[in-house]
Amino acid sequence: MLSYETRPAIGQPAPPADHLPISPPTSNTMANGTSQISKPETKYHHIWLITGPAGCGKSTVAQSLANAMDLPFIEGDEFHPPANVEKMSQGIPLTDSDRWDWLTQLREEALRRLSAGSEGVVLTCSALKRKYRDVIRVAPYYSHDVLVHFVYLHAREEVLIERVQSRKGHFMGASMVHSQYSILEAPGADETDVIRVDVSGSMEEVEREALAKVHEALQES
Ligand SMILES: Nc1ncnc2c1ncn2[C@@H]1O[C@H](COP(=O)(O)OP(=O)(O)OP(=O)(O)O)[C@@H](O)[C@H]1O
Ligand SMILES: O=C(O)[C@H](O)[C@@H](O)[C@H](O)[C@H](O)CO
Repeated sequence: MLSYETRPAIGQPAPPADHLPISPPTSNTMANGTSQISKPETKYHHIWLITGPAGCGKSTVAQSLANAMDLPFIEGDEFHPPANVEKMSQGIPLTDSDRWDWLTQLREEALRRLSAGSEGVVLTCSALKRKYRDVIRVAPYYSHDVLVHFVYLHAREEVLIERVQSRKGHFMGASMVHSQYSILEAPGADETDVIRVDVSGSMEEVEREALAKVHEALQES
């Protein structure tokens, strides 16, 4: 299990200055009388967003990461309004306007969990386009000690079609996988908050790789 340092809850009444989640820069007086700004110490709360097209394994990987890190898991699909679920059940792809409020709600729910005291949260969200990811990237504007990470799960379309075909009891049919690929904007090299995981292998391999990469990102933050 990965461990986090103990951090103050975000969104709480202002703590004493020496407990600020992000310490202000400190000024040291040098021997020659000039002052030097030292690098502020940063302590973060993390939003881990598990992304990718239908059937890439978001729920499976998110649950496994949440268990391994002992963090709450938010299933993004549970935040779709009934009209969206109805559309997808009928094989009708969502539009941008169907998704805006849903994306904002996911960001708010993640921040709510963090402000309630959680040190991180694992969230599923297809986040197929860059502008959708940007909605989540706004989170640190509201809570400065939050770091957003995307775990982008990718594989060939045929692999995901096959997986969705053999999945039972889910509103998302295999016919929808193609529509998701047709609008997918795979994260670009300049999206430096993205961890990429190839999900073509077995569940065990994928879960191991995802956890190792998340651990690495935690060490670097
Ligand atoms: N690496 C894997 N190898 C084989 N099967 C997998 C793998 N990962 C997930 N699956 C299976 O593929 C199906 C899709 O996985 P899952 O439901 O986690 O994907 P999802 O991205 O959450 O899908 P959706 O976006 O439609 O909700 C499930 O039946 C799951 O058990
Ligand atoms: O943006 C979207 O079109 C939706 O979020 C879909 O990705 C589905 O919710 C998901 O694939 C089913 O679980």
